[in-house]
Amino acid sequence: MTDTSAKTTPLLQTHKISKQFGGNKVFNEISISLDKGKVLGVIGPNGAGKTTLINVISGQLQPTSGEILLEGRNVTPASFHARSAMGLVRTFQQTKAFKTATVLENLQRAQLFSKKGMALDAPYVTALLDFAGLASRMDQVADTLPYGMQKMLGLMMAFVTEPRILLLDEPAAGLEKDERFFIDRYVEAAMRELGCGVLLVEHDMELVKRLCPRICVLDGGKLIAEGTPAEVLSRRDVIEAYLGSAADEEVSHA
Ligand SMILES: Nc1ncnc2c1ncn2[C@@H]1O[C@H](COP(=O)(O)OP(=O)(O)OP(=O)(O)O)[C@@H](O)[C@H]1O
Repeated sequence: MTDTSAKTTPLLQTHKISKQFGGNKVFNEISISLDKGKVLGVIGPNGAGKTTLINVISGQLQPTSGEILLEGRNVTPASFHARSAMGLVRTFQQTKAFKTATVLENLQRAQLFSKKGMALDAPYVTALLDFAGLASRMDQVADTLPYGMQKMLGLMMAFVTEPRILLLDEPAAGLEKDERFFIDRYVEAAMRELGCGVLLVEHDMELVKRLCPRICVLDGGKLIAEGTPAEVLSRRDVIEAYLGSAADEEVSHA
């Protein structure tokens, strides 16, 4: 009989992960699952624990309890760098580019973390920079780029590592409305060209609805809802979770 388990094992799973700082329980027993070629949205009011969840999944923080599984393998003991080398790669709300290095040098340095560790070839670099609208900025020092371009550079630095799982922490934050469509193209390219699964933490509900067939809602340290955007964003408890937060407007109009 053919073994079909490999086809059904999710790319990424968290199994009842909790995180607590001293007496402050940020989240409790969160179990989520992400498949290859899919985007899972994670939303929730400010302070709900979304960034901490990414920190724990990426290995920057250890969970207080629970497990993180990559294609069924328990990677909880693995360091941030070990998980990056396995293709579990995150981006940051505030870009972490090497500030005094040029755009090209940043891409080259990011590539050092890739599974292959091979030099980027010139046509590939050109294609990547064209894609991100950074072609004319190749030799510009990262710190002198406009904010939106710095964020795009951060996203491209993750892309060149050829991740299997991308953890995107508020990629649209601080971008102008028209710049935000770059995130759509970026996520689609990551799925199409790299076969990634994408976990998207985001407050921009229009972007979430465009990209995510499924979303989870974190509130008060718990996963309070999971389903399609239409199912989840119409729920009273989700709307109430946002009341009084900056994102209230966005959800109530979703
Ligand atoms: N290193 C830390 N030590 C203590 N508490 C922390 C630490 N990191 C995060 N927290 C707390 O965890 C809670 C969740 O913060 P987190 O940044 O994960 O929320 P968030 O949902 O990403 O918020 P936002 O949408 O505003 O970015 C906050 O109360 C925060 O103060």
